[in-house]
Amino acid sequence: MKVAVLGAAGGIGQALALLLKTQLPAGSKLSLYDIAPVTPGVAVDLSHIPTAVEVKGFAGQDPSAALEGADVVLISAGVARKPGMDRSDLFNINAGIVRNLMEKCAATCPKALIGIITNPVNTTVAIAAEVLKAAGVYDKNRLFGITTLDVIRSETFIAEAKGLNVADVKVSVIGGHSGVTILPLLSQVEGVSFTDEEVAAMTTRIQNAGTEVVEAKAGGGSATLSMGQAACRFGLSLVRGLQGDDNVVECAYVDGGSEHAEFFAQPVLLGKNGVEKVLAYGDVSEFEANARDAMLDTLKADITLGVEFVK
Ligand SMILES: NC(=O)C1=CN([C@@H]2O[C@H](COP(=O)(O)OP(=O)(O)OC[C@H]3O[C@@H](n4cnc5c(N)ncnc54)[C@H](O)[C@@H]3O)[C@@H](O)[C@H]2O)C=CC1
Ligand SMILES: O=C([O-])CC(=O)C(=O)O
Repeated sequence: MKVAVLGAAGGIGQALALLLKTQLPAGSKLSLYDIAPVTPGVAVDLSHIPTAVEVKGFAGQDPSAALEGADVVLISAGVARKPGMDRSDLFNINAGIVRNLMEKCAATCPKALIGIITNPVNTTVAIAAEVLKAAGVYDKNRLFGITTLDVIRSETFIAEAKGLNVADVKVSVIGGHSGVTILPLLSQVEGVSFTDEEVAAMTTRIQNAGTEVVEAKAGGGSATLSMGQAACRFGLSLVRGLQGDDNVVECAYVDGGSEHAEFFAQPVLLGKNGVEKVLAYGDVSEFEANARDAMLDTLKADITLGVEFVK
């Protein structure tokens, strides 16, 4: 199994690469690419960790060598937020970065499963899809916006608030990955109940958690370590699916035939071809139904922006 990380010298990329080096199955290959010249050094550094995962690093303008034979590509290349910015403020720079990298993926590893971390995810995934379509290699089951950070934040905050063992908390987060498009389905969390006030406060906290980190880092970037963990969890799930493991389910932002929008985050069953099945997200409360319906204009506009950028 070969996993490529694009943006591997960055805050997320390095954390993710470390976790993958220690957690990928024995015999895997880890391929690190970034425009930053330090990237081969990051690979040398990681290669001294005694695990049966071979690491190679590539720098420069062309990611093709890093992508050759990749089964999974995780993309965190791009700029991150500073206080006062919205994720959509990253579009001007990151849209072009994702488009260029996706052109290389389409040419070099068109069958790879591709996970997009680069913000604004609601839009960059649409860009990625359009590039793959233009190249004639689009398979909707192989493209994912990684929304796992919203899931692990939800697990953490709910366990803290309700005094639960965090390992026992399971929660789906649907919609997209910014502001009101992030919708945790708190009504489905087993073994707990929330008052209406608690639901409103917890939903807002989860939606604003990225901003919480951006403000706490005070100009030093956005979430990197928790995102490294989230991307590792998602990447390992993609690998487990490819290996034929059963019941590998993660929420992800996919082109899954949703009645709500062209791309929508919801639980998906992962398998040898990426998305094996898009799962229904189940019954929702009135609060959640209203929040879901209210996000759709924003989400659809984010998607349209990406489609039009490529066309
Ligand atoms: N999906 C999610 O839940 C989350 C997404 N993000 C997003 O992830 C992205 C990366 O964040 P960080 O790692 O904190 O930023 P960072 O600035 O620490 O790292 C970004 C890396 O991308 C590299 N890069 C820039 N252009 C490139 C190109 N054309 N090809 C290859 N590499 C390139 C840079 O050299 C740098 O090493 C941001 O867009 C951020 O908003 C951040 C947190 C959560
Ligand atoms: O908020 C940001 O800019 C980074 C991000 O997507 C998150 O932490 O969820």
